[in-house]
Amino acid sequence: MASSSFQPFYTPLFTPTHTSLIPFSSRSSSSWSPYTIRSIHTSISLIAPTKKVNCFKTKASTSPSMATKKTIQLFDSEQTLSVSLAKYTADLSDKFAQQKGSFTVVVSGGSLVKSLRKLAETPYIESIDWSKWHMFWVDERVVPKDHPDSNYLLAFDGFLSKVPIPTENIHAINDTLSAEAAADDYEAQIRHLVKNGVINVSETSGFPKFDLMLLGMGPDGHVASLFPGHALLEEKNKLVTFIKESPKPPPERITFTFPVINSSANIAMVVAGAGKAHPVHVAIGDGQEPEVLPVQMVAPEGQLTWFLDKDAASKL
Ligand SMILES: O=C(O)[C@H](O)[C@@H](O)[C@H](O)[C@H](O)COP(=O)(O)O
Repeated sequence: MASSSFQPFYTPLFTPTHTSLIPFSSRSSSSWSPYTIRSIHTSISLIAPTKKVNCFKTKASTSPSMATKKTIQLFDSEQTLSVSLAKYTADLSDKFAQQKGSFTVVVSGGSLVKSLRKLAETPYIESIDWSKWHMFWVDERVVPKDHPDSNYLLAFDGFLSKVPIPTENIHAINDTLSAEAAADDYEAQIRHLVKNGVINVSETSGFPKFDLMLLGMGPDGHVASLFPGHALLEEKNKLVTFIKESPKPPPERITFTFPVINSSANIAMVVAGAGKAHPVHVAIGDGQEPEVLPVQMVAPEGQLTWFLDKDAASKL
């Protein structure tokens, strides 16, 4: 791969004592061009036991695993990021559809949904077995489904209306209920699908184990509707909970909890734009914050893959 403008990002990311760097061009995929994806593929088998991670473990022991496999992919633009995200998602779809006959996908709101657009194009629109997909939301605003703030509406307009996922496999919140009741109802929906064998269960945590979570991150380091310093970060029993005073409007939301998020088989953290550079620096570089950011608590049992554009990675 020709050297690219990303070269300066490589070395500061991690020290060679706990990382191995694999040039992206060594990946065997005929559809991935080293020119469109000028990035590195960094794998670490264990998060470095830095002070930050120790602090996280003592402050919030909601992570079931210190053995998260972490991959960081850097892209020269959100456009090339979205191409790679589609291939990553399609590969997982094939794997889980074959292995377990279903593919359980959880999405956030925000700009993530736009980054899924390539899945609705050739070759994936034809090649993915959409009948196996089951869609969920990691968080939802407590508004009617046709409200402009609805994450369901966002996903419908940007993705679901363009792909043939069976309607009965789209698991949205009940928008006629209060925040409390909607959270309980969504938890019951999930438990039902665990019973039916659609959603796996983690042998480690006993919580539902979704096949893939596609998550965005806010400029303050929040994920789902789990905000910095909020008591919900400590929730250890519920699958789904609610917040009535979200610092990001609208105030009333329901959200998956960390035990569920961190029981996932795969999490993609999809982050683009300079406004996210600081929390990215804190989460995967050597940036500092007095408090542990929610994004630093994302540590799934399985694989964590960061998809970053160059602006989001600009402080690494
Ligand atoms: O409903 C929400 O508000 C989201 O699920 C939230 O967690 C979102 O993913 C981040 O705030 C990132 O949003 P942006 O990518 O738009 O900044």
